[in-house]
Amino acid sequence: MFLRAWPVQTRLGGRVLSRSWCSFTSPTVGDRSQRRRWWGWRRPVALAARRLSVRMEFDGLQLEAGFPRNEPEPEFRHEGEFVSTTYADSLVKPVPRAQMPAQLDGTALMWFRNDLRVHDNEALLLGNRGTALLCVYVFDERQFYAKSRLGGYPRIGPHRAYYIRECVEALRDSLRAHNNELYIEVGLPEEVIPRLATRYGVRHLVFSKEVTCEEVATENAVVRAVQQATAAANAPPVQFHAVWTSTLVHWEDLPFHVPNLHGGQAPSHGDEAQRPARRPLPSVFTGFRKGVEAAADWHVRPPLKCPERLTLFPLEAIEGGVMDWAGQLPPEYPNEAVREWGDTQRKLLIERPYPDPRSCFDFHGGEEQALKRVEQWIWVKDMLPMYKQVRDDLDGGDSSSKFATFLAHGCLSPRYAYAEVRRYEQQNGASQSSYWLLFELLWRDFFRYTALVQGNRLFQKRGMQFADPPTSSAASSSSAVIERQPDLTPAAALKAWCDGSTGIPLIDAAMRELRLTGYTSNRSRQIVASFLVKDLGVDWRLGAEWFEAQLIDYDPCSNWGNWSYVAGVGNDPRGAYRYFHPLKQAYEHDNEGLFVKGWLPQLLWIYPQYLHTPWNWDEAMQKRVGVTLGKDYPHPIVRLREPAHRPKPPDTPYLEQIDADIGEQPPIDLEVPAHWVTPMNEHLRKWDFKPSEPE
Ligand SMILES: Cc1cc2nc3c(=O)[nH]c(=O)nc-3n(C[C@H](O)[C@H](O)[C@H](O)COP(=O)(O)OP(=O)(O)OC[C@H]3O[C@@H](n4cnc5c(N)ncnc54)[C@H](O)[C@@H]3O)c2cc1C
Repeated sequence: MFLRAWPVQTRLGGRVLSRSWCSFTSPTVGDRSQRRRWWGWRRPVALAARRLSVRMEFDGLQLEAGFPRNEPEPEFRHEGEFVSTTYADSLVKPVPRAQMPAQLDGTALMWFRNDLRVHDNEALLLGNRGTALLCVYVFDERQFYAKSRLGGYPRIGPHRAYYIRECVEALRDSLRAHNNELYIEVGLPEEVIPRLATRYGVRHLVFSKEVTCEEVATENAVVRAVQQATAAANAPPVQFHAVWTSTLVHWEDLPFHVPNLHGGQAPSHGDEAQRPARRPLPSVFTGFRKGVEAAADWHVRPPLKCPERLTLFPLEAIEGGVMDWAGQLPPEYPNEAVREWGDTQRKLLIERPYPDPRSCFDFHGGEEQALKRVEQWIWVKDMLPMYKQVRDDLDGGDSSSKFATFLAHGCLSPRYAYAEVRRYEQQNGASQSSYWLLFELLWRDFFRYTALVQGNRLFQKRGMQFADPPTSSAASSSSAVIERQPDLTPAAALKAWCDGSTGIPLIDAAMRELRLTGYTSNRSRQIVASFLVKDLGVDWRLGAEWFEAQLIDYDPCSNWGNWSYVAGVGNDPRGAYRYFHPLKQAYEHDNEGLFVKGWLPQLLWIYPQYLHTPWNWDEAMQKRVGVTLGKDYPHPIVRLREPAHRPKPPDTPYLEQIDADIGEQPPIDLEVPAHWVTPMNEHLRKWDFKPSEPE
């Protein structure tokens, strides 16, 4: 049994009467169900904690009490008015389908956010019921210029920035093909939208509902600003409609009760009274999946079609010439161009990232690309039958669907993907493998609904479990680290991890892939995240922030949900005990070292059986293969224990072949290869990289 201190507040009618630090946890089980708290002990322990820091151990019991070791838990991700918002604070809640008005009286403004598509977009269809439809997208300056709170990384790195630009461009094309237009502006949504609403006499504002704090805060700011602007202009009030467009299973069809969603709202179909009572949302995925699949009335709604012609764009806007720059995207800067900031400093310039030829996939944003990918991957390449077997590969354009990049920005509707999988199964038969894609899409839903329920705990260090993640001084008990560089600080460890220079080849290869392409496979993400948290003991939120900057498919719910899961503070029943041994993973997934050598070409001649363990490269070997540790490749920052089992290394002839090759050729040029030094890289190096000391 283990008694740990953490903040406890005694409240009466909203007033905090006392603050103290206490609780009980069992250290041997990360499982929340086995965790116990005895609040009755609060007072005596609080008294003790106020006076002294205690740590006692008797009869197998450990008792620890004291003031918190670190800075107080930062509660929120944003300063100023954006603090403390959660889904519960939403000024506008999603409308059940049955209650959506059949007709909207007057002009509707459709504010596009992470729903950049015309297919299966219920918000767009609702907006289309207005007498005129004005479609708007705002490049939110707050996101594009901001830095992350802990690490100071750009919130949107170059890969995602460019990808979003492509998505918006494609949306504009789709809308034009449907007789409409997209009004695009760079600024703050709460400034742009009220201005447009008053100028065009907008009566209805329609948007897709988001669930996380910043997104909800932005929504609320827009709603308030529109109300104020219309009141100031003596215009009729605007009606607000939030529509649920992002998940596979619509919230109305969930067999679970989600606070703030189901409270008192009528279902869109069937009779609520005849439904089995909704259970609370399970805290683990298996419960969620089984519940959803078993629910008698569970179904995924068929995707909605966009009419060929959308309601006309307000004519007076075109005639008056006010919208002469509608559809203008932020300037694109090809990487060959010399950037001249000058007067345009405040303007959003989006740099086209260097297309690294090693990228597993040619990522391009937009609805058309998304639909093409579904068609190609499911139907042309016929990948569904083998998806389950190959989805854990570290590399490969088709080993996984790559739908996430489209889903994250709403270029693809999950219901459309689902319908295509079902159609495939009807024609070719269902299999475990085809089902697995739906299984994975349910993970995405699970993280979204969990984020909605958990609120800002998603972003907090101790997460939803309110548990202590490992620290550098007390790294995870399952860690394979047997030796650390003596002067390794958490900040240095973090920097090496971000740069892909930890000296652990598999970690470095994955981190370089991420940085150069904006993507890395699910398995790589799990391995590098586990390494950062469980082996280096760095605050997991810094890793999540780095991923947020880098990932093209960044989605707050999936990213922070997965990170807290790997860190053992999320909704993983194995909690702190889930661990990805980097060497074991390397032997299992890259035994021949092809993935590593692709991203670390200077290691080309290292024999596969030594590749993953640089501490075994003696001087003779380094000389032979032309790699000097500390010069051509960094010294490993940690040394790892070998896993119990190691698969057979590649056959000897392969090694003999390498020997023969080296004999014939001069050692390769170990300068950083030319394609590594790209304008994008230089740009990344200019980032104000000042990670704060996490511990
Ligand atoms: C530390 C970490 C951070 C992550 N951050 C993100 C993120 O910001 N955005 C994101 O979409 N995914 C994230 N994932 C989940 C997963 O890695 C990606 O969804 C997946 O790699 C995307 O590639 P794909 O579309 O080819 O996946 P596929 O294997 O083809 O999966 C199909 C779809 O299922 C969903 N999915 C699959 N696995 C997961 C998962 N673990 N969690 C949630 N949804 C899943 C995705 O929507 C994906 O497109 C993260 C995973 C980890 C371990």
